[in-house]
Amino acid sequence: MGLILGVLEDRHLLAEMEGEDGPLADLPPAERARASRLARTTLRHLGRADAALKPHMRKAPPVPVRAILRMATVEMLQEGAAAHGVVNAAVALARAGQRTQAMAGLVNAVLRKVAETPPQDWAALPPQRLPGWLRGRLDSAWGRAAVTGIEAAHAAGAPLDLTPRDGDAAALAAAVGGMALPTGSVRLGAGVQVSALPGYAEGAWWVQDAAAAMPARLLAPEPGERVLDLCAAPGGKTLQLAAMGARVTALDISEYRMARVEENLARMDLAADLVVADALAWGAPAPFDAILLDAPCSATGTIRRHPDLPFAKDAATIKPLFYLQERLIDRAIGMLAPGGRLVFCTCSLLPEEGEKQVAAALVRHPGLHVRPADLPGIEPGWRDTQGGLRLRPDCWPDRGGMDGFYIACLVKAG
Ligand SMILES: C[S@@+](CC[C@H](N)C(=O)[O-])C[C@H]1O[C@@H](n2cnc3c(N)ncnc32)[C@H](O)[C@@H]1O
Repeated sequence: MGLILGVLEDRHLLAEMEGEDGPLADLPPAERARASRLARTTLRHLGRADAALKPHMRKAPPVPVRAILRMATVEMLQEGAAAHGVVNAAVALARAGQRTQAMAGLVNAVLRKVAETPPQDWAALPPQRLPGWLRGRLDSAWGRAAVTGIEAAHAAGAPLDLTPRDGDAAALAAAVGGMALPTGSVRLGAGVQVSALPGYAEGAWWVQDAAAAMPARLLAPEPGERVLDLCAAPGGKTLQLAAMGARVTALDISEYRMARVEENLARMDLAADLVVADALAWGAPAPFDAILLDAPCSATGTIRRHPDLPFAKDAATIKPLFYLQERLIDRAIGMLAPGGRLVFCTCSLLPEEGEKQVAAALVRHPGLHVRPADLPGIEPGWRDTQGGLRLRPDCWPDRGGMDGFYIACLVKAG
C-alpha cells in the first residue's frame, strides 16, 4: 500500500521507492518482489478496480482506504487470488493504519461484495484510461483509435524481448523456445526467469525491448568505426554497438547509472570507453563517425512496463526535457565528423520529443538531412514523412506490441 500511496499522493516513481532507503527495504526479497508486482498490477488496472468497487460504495473513501480496496480488488479479480485470504489481509492492513483503522469494517463489507464479481464482468471492463494531460496530447497526435490501442497495450503489459549478441535471432529463438521477430529480436512470454534461460551465463543475449533495439540497428556501425553513445546508461545500446564491432565511447551524466553500463559490458565480455560527464559540457577529443543520442525524455513509450509513470508525472515535469533534447541534438551534431550520422531517439509517444525535434533540427542545421529508415522487418506504416520511425505500443498488436519510440538517422553535410 505504501508504494501505491507514494505514487498517487506523493507522485514518486516506483523505481525511486524500491531502492535501499524505500518502504520495502526491510522485507525479504521474495516479499519485496511480490509487493512491487502487486503495486504495478494495481496501477495498471486502477480504473477497472474503481469500476468494480463503485456499485458497492455510496461515496469514495479517503485515499489510503481506497488504496487498500483497489489493491485487494486487483489481487482477487486480476490475479485470481483466493478471496478469503485477500479480504482478511486487507482488513488487517486497514486495522493497522492510523488513517484507515476506523474503516476496517467498510473494507471487509465492500471486498466481500467485490469478490462476487463474475470473471466475465471483470474481463469486460475497458482498460485503464491514460490521464487527461497525456490522453489529450496522444489523441491530437495519433487519433482516438490509436489511443484505444495504446491503452489496450498498456493493460496487457510487456513480453520479454532479447537481443542476440551475434544477431542470429532464429538460432536464439530455437535455443530459448521463443519467437524470432522480423526486426531481429527474440520474444518470450512475460514472467520468464531470465537467469534460467540458456546462454545467460555466456552473455549470448541481453534483455531489450524490440523497439529499443532498433536505433543501434539503424545506426549500423561498420567494424572499427568511432561511435559515441551520448546518453548511454544503463547500456543496452552500448552493448549492441560494441557487439557490432564499433569502437564505442559511452557517455552518461550519472556515475551511478554508468556503473550499470560497466557491469553489463563485463557480463557480455564487450568493451567501450566510459565517460561520466554532462554531454552539453564535454569536450570530445576528436569528431566521431557516428553518434547515437538516446535522449532523456518523458518515457511515455514505456508505460506498459511502468504503469506508475502517468500518475507520477505531468505536462509540467516533462516540458523542460524538450529544450534539453534540442540542446543535446545541437551538441551531438557539433561532435560529428562531416558526413557522419546521428541517430536520435526517445522512448516517448509525444511528437515534441520526436518528429518535432527532428523537423526543428533540420531548420537549425542547413545541410543536415534524414536518411530514410530502412531496416529488416519494419512495416511501411511505421515510417513518417520525414523518413524517421514512429513506433507505438499498438504496433504489432497480434505479437504483443512494443515500446513507443521515435527514431531518425540524421546525416551531417559532408
Ligand atoms: C533514455 S536513458 C538512456 C538509455 C540507454 N541509451 C540505454 O539504451 O540503455 C537517458 C540517459 O541520459 C542521461 N542523461 C541525462 N542528461 C544527460 C546529460 N546532460 N549528459 C549526459 N547524459 C545525460 C541519463 O542519466 C540517462 O541515463
